[in-house]
Amino acid sequence: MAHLAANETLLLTAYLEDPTQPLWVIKRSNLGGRGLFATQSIKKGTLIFKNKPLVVAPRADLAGDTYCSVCYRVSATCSACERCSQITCSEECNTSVQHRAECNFITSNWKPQPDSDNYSKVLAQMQIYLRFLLLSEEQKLMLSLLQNCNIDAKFEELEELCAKYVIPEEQVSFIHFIHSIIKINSFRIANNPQERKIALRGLYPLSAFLNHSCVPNTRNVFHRDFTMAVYATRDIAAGDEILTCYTGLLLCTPARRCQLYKTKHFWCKCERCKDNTEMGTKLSALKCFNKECVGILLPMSPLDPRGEWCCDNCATRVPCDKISMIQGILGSLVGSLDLDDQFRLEAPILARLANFIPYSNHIFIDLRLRLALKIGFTEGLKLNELSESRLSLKESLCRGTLRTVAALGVGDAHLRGLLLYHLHAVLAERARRSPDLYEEIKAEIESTIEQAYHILQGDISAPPDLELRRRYLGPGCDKPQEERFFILDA
Ligand SMILES: C[S@@+](CC[C@H](N)C(=O)[O-])C[C@H]1O[C@@H](n2cnc3c(N)ncnc32)[C@H](O)[C@@H]1O
Repeated sequence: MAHLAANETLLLTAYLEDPTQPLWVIKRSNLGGRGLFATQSIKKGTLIFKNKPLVVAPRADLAGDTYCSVCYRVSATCSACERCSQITCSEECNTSVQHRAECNFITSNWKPQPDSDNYSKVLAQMQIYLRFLLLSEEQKLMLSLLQNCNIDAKFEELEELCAKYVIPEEQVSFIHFIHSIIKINSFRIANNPQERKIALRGLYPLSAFLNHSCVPNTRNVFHRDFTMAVYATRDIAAGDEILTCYTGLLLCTPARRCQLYKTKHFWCKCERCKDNTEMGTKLSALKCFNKECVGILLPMSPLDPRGEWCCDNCATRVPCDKISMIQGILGSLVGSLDLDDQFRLEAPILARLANFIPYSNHIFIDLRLRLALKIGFTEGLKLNELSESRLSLKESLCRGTLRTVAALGVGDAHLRGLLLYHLHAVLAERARRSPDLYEEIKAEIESTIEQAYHILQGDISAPPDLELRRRYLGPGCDKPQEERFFILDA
């Protein structure tokens, strides 16, 4: 591992599941700081590395929900610990080693301010910092290897903590330092929508060296024990940088770049960001302001956030402040949609959106993706209860979004796996309803579940019946046709 001293390397390898013969090396990157590079060619689907977390904890911004600080379940049995006020859901969680350590730390280090109350909420917000404070000196050394940044903005959660407790000065500065480490280096851990658990963040020592690309060549898989595995989503040549994506893959370029600048403090200049059509997907496109024109507006120099936009049909140029104004209106229109209620997306709002944006725009792509994943997967409206037309709608939404993902060139990304799983579910349901159709669509039923399985397997957020579906409806199953569909009735 270049650019790290031998003792630093040792610190890092302690977190790797298999440190022998790594497929990567840490080197200086042209993108910024250090990055991971392939030491040999890596085939699509290969596990590049798997690392254990240094710290896992609930996301501070979700502290409004009442969840257990030990098992992360959102539950009606949650209550505040009598000693420290942290929330736990059961006797078992309250007497766990983890809670005891945190409870002892709080009660012996943080003195409640007089006349304060409601300590639980602020403790929930600060739980991730508490876990960093509890690290050993050797573990804290690990943190000094990671990139941090100067954050000038007010750190409200820390101010709230100091309003409730008297916190030792050295701990306040450590929390400030950790704030920037988390901001730059931590990963959101996917959670399973079926389990009522709070979303988590994790700091992973090797993953923290992964730089970003809007067309990444890896996907992350988070296992139940919170280890994070990084797989190649496409073939990676020896010497190429191994890259992850810090933002949503389907966001348009201005939104991704702004988000990266705000959260990670850099302006991305990757190939996708440079291409105003975003590999032909036109995710940023707005409708031309000239009502008579059928053209679309795209940025003329996408790397310049203050640059003009131009219509691809009538060549009208629009200054960026007008574009920002329209994007603001779009943002508030989308904000007023009830995205959880898929069949009641208010028609007038959608019609207003359609005045400003073509169907290729990322807002419509996102709405279509949400619908594709929800139809047939909500309580009271399962796949077998859907009308034919809803089933067809789900199929076309899945296929359309898969085409966008393919055009972006992101290979076997997590999102592709999810969409293939849902496409498989539609096709299998169709074959169950019309057994005569099975032979005709069998090959696609088998290949979609097989690919989905390889992409999603092992991930906490993977559909619970993924493996069973693959066993019964994937390639190589020797069960008769009627039995294969048994799984859909389960
Ligand atoms: C998680 S760290 C990645 C490792 C980091 N380069 C290092 O040396 O430790 C994230 C930081 O790396 C830099 N970075 C990552 N991807 C980048 C990119 N595509 N362009 C510019 N800087 C990038 C940014 O400073 C970002 O805040």
